[in-house]
Amino acid sequence: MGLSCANNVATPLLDQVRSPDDLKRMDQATLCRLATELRQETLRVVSETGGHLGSSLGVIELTVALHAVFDTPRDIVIWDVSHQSYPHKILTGRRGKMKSLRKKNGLSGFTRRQESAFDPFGAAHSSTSISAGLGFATARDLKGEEGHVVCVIGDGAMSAGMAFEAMNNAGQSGRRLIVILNDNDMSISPPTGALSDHLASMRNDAAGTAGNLFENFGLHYHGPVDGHDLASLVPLLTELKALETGPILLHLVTKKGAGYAPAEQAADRYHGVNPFDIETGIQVKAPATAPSYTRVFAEALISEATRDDRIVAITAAMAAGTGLDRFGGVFPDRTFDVGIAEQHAVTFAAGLAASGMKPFCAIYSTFLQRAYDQIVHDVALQNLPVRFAIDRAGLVGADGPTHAGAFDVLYLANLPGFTVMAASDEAELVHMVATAAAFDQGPIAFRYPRGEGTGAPMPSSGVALPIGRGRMVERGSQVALLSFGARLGECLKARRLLALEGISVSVADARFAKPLDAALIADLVNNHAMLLTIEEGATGGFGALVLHHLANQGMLDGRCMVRTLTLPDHFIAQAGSDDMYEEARLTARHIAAAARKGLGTLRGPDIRSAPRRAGSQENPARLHRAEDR
Ligand SMILES: Cc1ncc(C[n+]2csc(CCOP(=O)(O)OP(=O)(O)O)c2C)c(N)n1
Ligand SMILES: CC(=O)[C@@H](O)[C@H](O)COP(=O)(O)O
Ligand SMILES: [Mg+2]
Repeated sequence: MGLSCANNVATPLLDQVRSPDDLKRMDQATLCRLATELRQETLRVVSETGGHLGSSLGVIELTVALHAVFDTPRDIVIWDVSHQSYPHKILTGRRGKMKSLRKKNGLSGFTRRQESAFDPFGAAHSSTSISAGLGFATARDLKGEEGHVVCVIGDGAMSAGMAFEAMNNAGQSGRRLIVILNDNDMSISPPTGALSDHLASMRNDAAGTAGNLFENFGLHYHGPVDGHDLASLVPLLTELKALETGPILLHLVTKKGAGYAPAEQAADRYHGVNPFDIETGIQVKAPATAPSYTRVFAEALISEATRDDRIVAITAAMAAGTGLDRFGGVFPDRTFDVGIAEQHAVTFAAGLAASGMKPFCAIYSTFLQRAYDQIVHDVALQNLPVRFAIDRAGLVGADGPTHAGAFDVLYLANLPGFTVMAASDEAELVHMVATAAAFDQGPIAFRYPRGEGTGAPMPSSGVALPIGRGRMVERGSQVALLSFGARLGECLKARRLLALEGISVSVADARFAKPLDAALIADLVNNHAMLLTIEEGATGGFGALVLHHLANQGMLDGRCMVRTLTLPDHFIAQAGSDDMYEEARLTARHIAAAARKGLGTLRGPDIRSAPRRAGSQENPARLHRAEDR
């Protein structure tokens, strides 16, 4: 398999492409030159912006061929995950904006319906393309319309249950639908599982004697075909487009990172990169000032697993992202990469727990959403001690709203029997790993953010925390800040800001959203004029639980004003994570402003000089209703 267009002399053909229609006027040699330029342009852009490079480089020829053959946007092309859609963006009128890729107010790193008519379906979580494509095809047929629907799905994404559910449906539907399997024999890490083995046997089986899963699903199989051979790809797609048969599966074999040696040679094929030097491939990265939460988690888990051989770890195709590659290096037999299969990962963990093992399911908050019924039905209902290590809690930056970890506290803490923790720094995370390892009475989760820790002094080993107990971090007398998770540092900064104005602030670290620390909360409401909860999660989470608790205890009686600071009720667009937290109004400045505003709404004598006593009865009429933030 070689790049058929690699040796052409580059000329500024791309400058002439205003829309994919321009490709339809190009002959084969010109399309080849265009592909070469597109690869260079993709490389140039991502070397400056960073992003998902390897997957985009692997579909350069396919992107050119699709836009040359199909009549987009009237024909529908859906990119699965869509982390490989950069060349598609360049050819569909967004070339001039590519330098804003993944930045604030810039182009998304994924397809987005709001961004372009050429993005008929948004994605970022994997394995949705065939389902969505079948929806488009069905609507087309019901409306009596013409047109083609093409779904491009990777071999990694193909491993998910959802892709199989969709093929099961599509195969029987008989509808015209073209599924292009972009098989580069890579997920983020090397792919795992029997499907991957099956694809390998199909790739290596020139005689076509290997069984064919796709045919058995009712899809007409074509392939395997070299996905970089543009000269063959264009006529082949033209031929498939003309077929009146039902669903088709075209099996392309490609190389992740194709045409850029540093990417082709790297273990991760430059799946996701920082800005880099094109000559050397060396990525620019600011030196770390503290270990990442992910690494701290992995090392803490290794330490626990060294002492307890019942501990096992599960990842759904995110071994490097969750740190389980590190764990797997030490405990290969106790590490399970189940592929992009979050639902299965959770129920698999439930089975392990039911057999007396101690499974740690390490899944990003956003991807755990996929497995909600499994969490409810297979874990919570049976009260099984599955440990959920929830990475990427809160806002994550350049990947934007599709990857924000906003909802896990809501959807876990409402489940009977669940224990839910959040780490305020990396040292706390070590203790939470120890807590989860020690806790065998039911499901338990701990969440922690993307990126570096705070530089907190690290314990030599984790100590199990008392369940449902928070901690007072700084004692004050007027305003209480009750933080759940990694905004604790911002709360402490807010305390310093308010101190400059003579406002005395307590700061507490809740540690647990469930069970709540009733004694700590009582202390805070009884001894302060105002209580503010702060969390890196959506409304309905920790703050709502505190309000619920106070209401049920008869403590929401106006003696202490209570306000909740959460993510706002809208999806926050991509930006640097600091900027996203600015927009969410969850920085020290915003926390201080909320405290100030709350205090300002309290009537009567200067409350700053009147710290409240435990159990004191003050007139609720002292309080105005504060308007929403
Ligand atoms: C539900 C879900 N789980 C995990 C991920 C993280 N993820 C993004 S891309 C990817 C690998 C995809 O592999 P493949 O489909 O083969 O595409 P390639 O990168 O090889 O082009 C994974 C695991 C995701 N986006 N969605
Ligand atoms: C496309 C995708 O879902 C992953 O590649 C994701 O972007 C990884 O995110 P992290 O960089 O936070 O691991
Ligand atoms: Mg792949």
